[in-house]
Amino acid sequence: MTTTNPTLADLAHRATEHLNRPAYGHDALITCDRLVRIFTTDGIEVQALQGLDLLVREGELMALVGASGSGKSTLMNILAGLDTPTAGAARVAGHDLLTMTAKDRLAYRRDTIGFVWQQTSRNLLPYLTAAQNVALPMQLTGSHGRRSRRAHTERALELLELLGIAECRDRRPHQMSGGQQQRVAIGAALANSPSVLLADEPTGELDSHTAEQVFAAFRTANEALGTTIVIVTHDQAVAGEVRRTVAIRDGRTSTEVLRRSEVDETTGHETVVAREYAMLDRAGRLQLPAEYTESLGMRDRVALELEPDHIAVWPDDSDR
Ligand SMILES: Nc1ncnc2c1ncn2[C@@H]1O[C@H](COP(=O)(O)OP(=O)(O)OP(=O)(O)O)[C@@H](O)[C@H]1O
Repeated sequence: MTTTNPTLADLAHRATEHLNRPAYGHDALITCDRLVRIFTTDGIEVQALQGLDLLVREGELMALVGASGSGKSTLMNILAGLDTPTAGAARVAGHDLLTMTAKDRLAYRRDTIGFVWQQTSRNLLPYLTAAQNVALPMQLTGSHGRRSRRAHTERALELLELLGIAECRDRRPHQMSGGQQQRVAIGAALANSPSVLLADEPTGELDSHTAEQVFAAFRTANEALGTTIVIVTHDQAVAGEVRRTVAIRDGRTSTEVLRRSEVDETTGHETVVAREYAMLDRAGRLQLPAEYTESLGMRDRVALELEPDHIAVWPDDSDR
C-alpha cells in the first residue's frame, strides 16, 4: 500500500536522496549544461547556442555534425577557451570555462587543450620543420636549455613516428602534402599531452583517401595515448568511423548515433551496428528528428501514450 501522506521521516529521506544523487556530468571530462551563446551585432541578436547539453567521457573519440550555422564552431571555440559562453555551465577537465581568469585561460589553452584547425596553413609555422613545429609548444611551456631541448626533439620525433610521418621530420610545411601537414598539426596539438584534442573540420580541405589517413592518425592518438578527441566534421566517412556521433541542430544537441561491433557467433564475422538516439534533457524535452516528424505530418501538437516499455508519439488526433 502506498502512503499519500508522507511522514516527516519520509520527506527527510527524499531530501537526502536528492542531495546524494550525483551531479549532472560528475564523471564526464567535458560537461556542457544548458550552454547559451548569444552574439549581438548592430543590435541584432543571434542565439548560436540555445541551451546545449553535452557530456564527453575521458578517452572518447567522437564526432560533432550539424548543418552550417548550427553552432558547431561556436561550441568548439568555447571548449578551446577562445570564447566565453553567455550563460549555462561548461567544464573541461575540472576547469570552469565561465569563471576562469585571463591567466587561467592562457594556461588552459596551453596545457589542457590541443587544437587542429581546418586550414592546414593555420596549424603550422611555415619556416619551421615538422619536428620543430611539434617541439615548439613544449618549448613555449617547458624549461629551456640544451637538455630539455634534446628531450623536446626526442618527444617530437616519437610523435611523428606514432602518427606515421617520421620521414617528414626535416621538411617545412610547403614540402609536405596537405594530409602530412595535418598529421604534423596533430603532433603539435598533442605535444603538451593535452586532456582534450579538439579539431574543427580537420579533413575539410583533403580528398577522401588523404582524409582517411588523417583520421587514422586521430584514432592512433586516441588509442595509443588515451587522448579524448572531439572532431567537428561534414565528412560522412569520418562520422561513420567513430563510435559516437552527436548532431547539433539550432544550437542544441539533437540526436546521437552510437555504433558498436557485433560478432556473429556462427560465422565469426564482425559487423558494426548503428543506432540513433535522441537527447532527453533534464526538463524532459526531446527533439524529434525533422525527417520523422515531417514524414508523419507532425507539428505543433502530438498525442502521447505511455506504454509498458516505451512512449508512443502520434500525430494530433484531437479534431477527429
Ligand atoms: N562572432 C560572431 N558574431 C555574430 N554571429 C556569429 C558569430 N559567430 C557565429 N555567429 C552566428 O552563430 C551561428 C552559429 O555559427 P557557427 O559558426 O557556430 O556554426 P557552424 O555550425 O560552425 O557552421 P559551419 O558549419 O558553417 O562552420 C550562426 O548563425 C552564425 O552566423
